[in-house]
Amino acid sequence: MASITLDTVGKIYAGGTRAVGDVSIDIADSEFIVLVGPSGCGKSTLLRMIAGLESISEGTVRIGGRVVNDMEPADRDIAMVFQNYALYPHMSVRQNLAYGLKNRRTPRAEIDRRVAQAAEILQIGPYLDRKPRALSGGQRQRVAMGRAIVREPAAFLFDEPLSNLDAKLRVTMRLEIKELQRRLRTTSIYVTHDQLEAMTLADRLVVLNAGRIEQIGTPLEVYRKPASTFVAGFIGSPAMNLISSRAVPYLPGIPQAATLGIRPEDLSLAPDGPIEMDVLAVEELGAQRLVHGQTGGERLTVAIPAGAPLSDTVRLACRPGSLHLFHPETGRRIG
Ligand SMILES: Nc1ncnc2c1ncn2[C@@H]1O[C@H](COP(=O)(O)OP(=O)(O)OP(=O)(O)O)[C@@H](O)[C@H]1O
Repeated sequence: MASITLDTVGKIYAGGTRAVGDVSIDIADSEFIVLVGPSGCGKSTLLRMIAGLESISEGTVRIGGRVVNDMEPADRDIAMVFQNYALYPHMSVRQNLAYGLKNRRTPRAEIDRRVAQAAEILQIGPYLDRKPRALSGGQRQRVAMGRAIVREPAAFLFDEPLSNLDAKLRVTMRLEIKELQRRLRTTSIYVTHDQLEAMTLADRLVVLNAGRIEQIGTPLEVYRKPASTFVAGFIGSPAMNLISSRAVPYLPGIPQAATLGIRPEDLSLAPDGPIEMDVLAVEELGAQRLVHGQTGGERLTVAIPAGAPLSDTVRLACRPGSLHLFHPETGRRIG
C-alpha cells in the first residue's frame, strides 16, 4: 500500500497536443480514486503517466513518497488492469497468474501460495487449467484482476476495466472490484467515462475536463455541490437541467442573470407550481417516468413516479433548497 502524489502534472504529446495540465492530487494510502470525464479529457494519459507507460512532461509523480518520473514501469510497484484483459492466449489461467511472478524470480512455493489465494478471492479456482478463450468475459476480467492481485503491488491502476462487459455483468463486477479493494485495502486509481461506475466505486472522484481538474470530492459532495456546469451536466443520471434564470418567471432569491441547475428528481408536478412546462416526450423507466418538455424556450427533464397522470402542459415545483446557481459565462458555481 502506498500514497500517490501528483504535483502540477502535465503532458504535452510530441506535435504539441496538450493532453493534461496542472493536475495536483494527494491520494491517501488505501484510497480508491476514480478519474472520470468524457472521451478525450486526458484520463488515460494521466493514468499512463502514473504507470510509466507515458513520459511525464511537467510536474512530479510520487508513489509511496518516491519520485517515479524517471523510473521504469516495472520498478514502480504498481499493477495495471486493462479493458482488453491483456491475457496470454496460449497460457492457462494458472500460467497467466504466475507469469509476472516467475519473471521476477519469485520462489515456486510463494507463487503457488499467491495464485491459490487470488483464485480463492476471485472464485476462479475451477478455471485454473483452462485457456482464456474458454472463459466468459466476466471470468477473463477476474483473471486480469488476479494477475494484478498476485503481484501484491503498492497500487492498482484500472483503465476502463469493465467497458467490454455487458450492462448486467458490469454491475456485478463493479461490486466485486469495490469488495476486493475493501478487503485488500490497496490504493487504487480507476479510469472511467461512466459516471455511475465513478459514483459507486470512488472514495473520491476527480472530474477532468480538457486535461484539467474541474472538481475533486466524495461522490456525494460532487453530486450535491457540483463546482461547475460541466460537472453538473456530467455527474447524475439523468443529467441536471441547466437553464437560464430568464426562462422561468419567478423563483425567490435568484439573481437576474444566472444559469440555474435543477436535478430532474428535484422537480415534481404541482398544480400551483411556479414553472409551466409543455410536455414534448415521456419515457417510462418502470419505477420512474422521465418527462421531457420545454419552458421559456429551454429544455427541461423531470423525473416523477410512474403512473402519475399527465396533461400536455404541466406545472412544476422545485424541492426547497435544491436549486444550483452557476455564473452565466464562466459556468462556475455561485450558489
Ligand atoms: N499518443 C498521442 N499523441 C498525440 N495526442 C494524443 C496521444 N494520445 C492521446 N492524445 C490526445 O490527448 C488527449 C487526451 O487523450 P486520452 O486518451 O488521455 O483521453 P481519455 O480521457 O482517456 O479518452 P478516452 O476515454 O476516449 O480514452 C486527446 O485529445 C487525445 O487526442
